[in-house]
Order: sequence, then structure tokens, then C-alpha cells
Amino acid sequence: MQVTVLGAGSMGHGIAQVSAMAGHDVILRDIEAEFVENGLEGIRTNLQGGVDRDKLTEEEMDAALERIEGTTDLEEAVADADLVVEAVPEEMDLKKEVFSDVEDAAGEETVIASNTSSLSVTEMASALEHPERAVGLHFFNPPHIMDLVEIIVAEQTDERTEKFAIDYVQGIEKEDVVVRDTAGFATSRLGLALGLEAIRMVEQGVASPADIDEGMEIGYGHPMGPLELTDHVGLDVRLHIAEHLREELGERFKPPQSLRRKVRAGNLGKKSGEGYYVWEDGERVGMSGEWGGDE
Ligand SMILES: NC(=O)c1ccc[n+]([C@@H]2O[C@H](COP(=O)([O-])OP(=O)(O)OC[C@H]3O[C@@H](n4cnc5c(N)ncnc54)[C@H](O)[C@@H]3O)[C@@H](O)[C@H]2O)c1
Repeated sequence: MQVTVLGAGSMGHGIAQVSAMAGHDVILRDIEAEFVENGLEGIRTNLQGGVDRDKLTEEEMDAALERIEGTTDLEEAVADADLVVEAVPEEMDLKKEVFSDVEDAAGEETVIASNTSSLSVTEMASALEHPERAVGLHFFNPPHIMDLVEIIVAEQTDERTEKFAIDYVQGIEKEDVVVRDTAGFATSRLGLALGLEAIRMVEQGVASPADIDEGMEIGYGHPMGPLELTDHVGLDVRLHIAEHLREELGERFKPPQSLRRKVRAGNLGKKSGEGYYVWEDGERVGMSGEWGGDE
């Protein structure tokens, strides 16, 4: 089938890659040629990494790359698409505009999906004349490594669309969980609850960030502790989602003061070089602030 991905950023290029690896024809669209090219370059780098680690053959890499085309032209990108997945920035107005523009240029049967990690798919679907074709496909970062896709069923999503989404996710060899469209879905809500509590524990001096993380890694088998994960996701992103969930679900998602302070100071985690840890060249080199340097 033909899959179109809108937005060639962190998530979009990965979604294009896993779709092409599963044999789909893929069009990757962004607003500037440079962004499209960066996305395609990211896919080449990921696939070459897979070849280097013997995860796939050179032939499989070439075949996947052959199936991916880049463009900046929205109409051309969606005209023949069976599935469009948007991975544009997390802003409701933009997502609604993109949904509506896609519907104007796509066929009647095209399923229109959002990779939102927290926004209401039901609200996005309301921008469509045929909202029953809308669904959420919440991929995890990075899509070519992470096995889960959360399928978000909006109020308007019909059975055909839900089944289509499940078949697509299984076809790209990912695991699906089906979740009703509620704030934070299943994974963002639980993941954030753990992250915010860990931040409050650091504020209260319960333990150092490294000890809290190690407790969850070794004691609970989490691949990464909640504070290091917060640094990876971005403190600004977590704050934004916490504010949204507080509004929708109540005070238990109230963002801790230290999270706000760090964001105001520009300490956004790995991407800025400091969050709950200090980062150099993408590596964790120590703890931030009062926990002073060494771990
Ligand atoms: N980054 C993550 O860890 C993560 C994980 C799961 C879900 N998400 C969700 O995925 C979506 C994208 O996030 P990201 O981190 O990839 O963002 P990003 O900023 O890396 O990429 C977004 C891309 O969309 C492009 N874009 C903007 N307007 C567009 C339009 N009208 N049409 C096509 N492209 C457009 C931008 O130029 C940019 O290249 C968001 O909804 C985010 O919440 C992100």
C-alpha cells in the first residue's frame, strides 16, 4: 500500500523508514526541501547502521530506500495514499489544518492518522468532513527501534479504520495496544506520573537522580530510569504535557517547581546539555545542580 508521512523530523523519518522496510511505498513530505533531505539522510544513516550491525542486508537497505520518495508538494504526496500519518509539531491548530488539507487532496478511503503524543485525536478528527477515517498512531522514539505503537481510537473512528490501523501496525511488525482517546492515552499518562513523582522525590532530597533511576532500572527492570528519560524527552516537552494533563485530569499532574525552574533557565535535558543530568556530546557525564557533578 502507499503510506505518506507528513513531517520529516525526529519521528516522521523513522515512521517512513519502518513503513518502507515492511514493503510499503512511502512518500515523505515536509515544508522545505532541506527538511525532506535531512529526513532522507536520517533514514540512510539508520539503515546503514542496521547493515553494519548485521540486522539487515545491503540489498534490503537498497530496496527500502528505493521505495521512499521525498517531496514538499502536499497534493502529490497524498493523492494516492492509503494511509497518511502526520508527524508535524505538537500544536492542535496546525494538526487540524493539516488534517483538513489532507482530506481535500486525498481519496475518499484514505485513512488519516496522527502521531500526536498527547493531543485529542477526537478534536483533530472534528476538522474532517469524514471524521470516521481518523485515528491516532502513537509511535515511540526512535520508531525503528521501539516496538510499540499505541492506537488511539477517537470518538468518531469507525471499525474499518480501527481494523486498518491494527493491520498496518502488525504489518510493520510492531506491537499494538488500542486505547480510547483520553488525555495522555495510556503510556504518556503513566510515564509522566512516574516522571513527575521522581522529580518531586529529587526536590525533597529522597535520593539523588542517579540512585532513583538505578532503583527503577535494577529494581523494576525499566530500561531507563524516569529522570534520565525526562532528560531524553526534553524537560520542556514534559512540562508542556504535564500542564495539559493537569488541565484535563487534575492536580496530580501539577508540574513540580524544579521542573519549571529548569525550563525557564534553558536546562531542557540532553538537547541543551543539562537537565537532571549533565550531558556532553550526547553522553551522560554527571548530575546537575546540588547533586554536584559526580554520580
Ligand atoms: N519526539 C518524540 O520523542 C515523539 C515521540 C512520540 C510522538 N511525538 C509526536 O510526533 C510529532 C512530531 O514530533 P517530532 O519530535 O518528530 O517533531 P520535529 O520538530 O522533529 O519534526 C516536525 C517536522 O514537521 C515539519 N512540519 C511543520 N509543519 C508541517 C506541515 N504542515 N507539513 C509537513 N511537515 C511539517 C517540520 O518542518 C519538522 O521537520 C509531534 O506530534 C510529537 O508530539 C514525538
